[in-house]
Amino acid sequence: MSMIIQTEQLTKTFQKQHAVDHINMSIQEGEIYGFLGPNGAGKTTTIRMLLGLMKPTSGSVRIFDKQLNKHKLDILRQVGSLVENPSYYPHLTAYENLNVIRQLVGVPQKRITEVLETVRLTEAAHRKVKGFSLGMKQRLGIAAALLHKPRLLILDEPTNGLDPSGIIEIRELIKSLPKQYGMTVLISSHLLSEIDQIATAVGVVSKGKLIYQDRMSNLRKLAESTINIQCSDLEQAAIKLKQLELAATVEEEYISLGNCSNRSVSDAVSLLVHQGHEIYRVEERKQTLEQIFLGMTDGVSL
Ligand SMILES: Nc1ncnc2c1ncn2[C@@H]1O[C@H](COP(=O)(O)OP(=O)(O)OP(=O)(O)O)[C@@H](O)[C@H]1O
Repeated sequence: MSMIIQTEQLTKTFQKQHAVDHINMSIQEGEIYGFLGPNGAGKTTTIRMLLGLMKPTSGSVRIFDKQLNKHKLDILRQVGSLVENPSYYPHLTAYENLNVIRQLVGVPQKRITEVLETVRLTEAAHRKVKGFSLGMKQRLGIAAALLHKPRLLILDEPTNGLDPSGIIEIRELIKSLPKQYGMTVLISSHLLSEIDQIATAVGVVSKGKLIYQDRMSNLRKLAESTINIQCSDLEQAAIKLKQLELAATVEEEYISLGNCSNRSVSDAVSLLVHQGHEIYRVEERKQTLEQIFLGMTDGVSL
């Protein structure tokens, strides 16, 4: 699978402050890459550099395996983006607004109908944009970004300010793009739950630094699990479990066993039963993604 975005030591400094600090970002083809970080972490600044809207202080950007500063037009012709709230002609319809952009990017008129369908705005096509909800305006923004069939779509906080149903609509739309059109998507957000539901890969940025980057499936594997056993006479039970060389700690109402195999759980339960303890509950608790990220970002919640 080929690399769609690769940055090397990408840095942007404003008045001696590193807004983006030596970031090495890698995004593979077909991924939905969630670019996650608290407000002010450096997401928008990074995205502006990826789109050639801002010059890096140092470092470089490669997109489609080409150097951005040398092949800017060629690259950007294959990139669609939605950065900040898009502006429209309010007194024109959705169709008419897209027609203006279509003429600029030079694609046939039938693309308007296609993209309106993709973002589920077909029925609202001939309504004036001034009556659109924020969610409909965001979808129209995505439709505009899709007109020229980009290989890469970059969306900066596309669900900001939307109500729950607007968020679900945008989420489902974005999820469908790699499958339907083979597109790669970069989406930024300060909401972990959003990235968790949408992304196949993730990069976490905090204070300008990329502190974690991997596939979502690997991130989930980081979640440590513990087995909690509620039984009679906890103190005695914990002493007996030491025979099995399991790290057992006594909490208020249960014994907690660190990451252990199915075999160890089965041995522990059977030992306790044979020693006359009553078992009330055996539960697995996993660290949540929230807890993993709090650990990564020095307690700054996402
Ligand atoms: N043009 C600028 N001049 C000076 N400082 C800037 C400029 N643009 C951004 N910054 C600073 O750079 C840091 C990163 O900002 P950036 O907008 O990239 O963060 P973000 O992660 O996108 O946050 P948000 O979600 O709030 O937009 C912030 O401290 C911000 O104040």
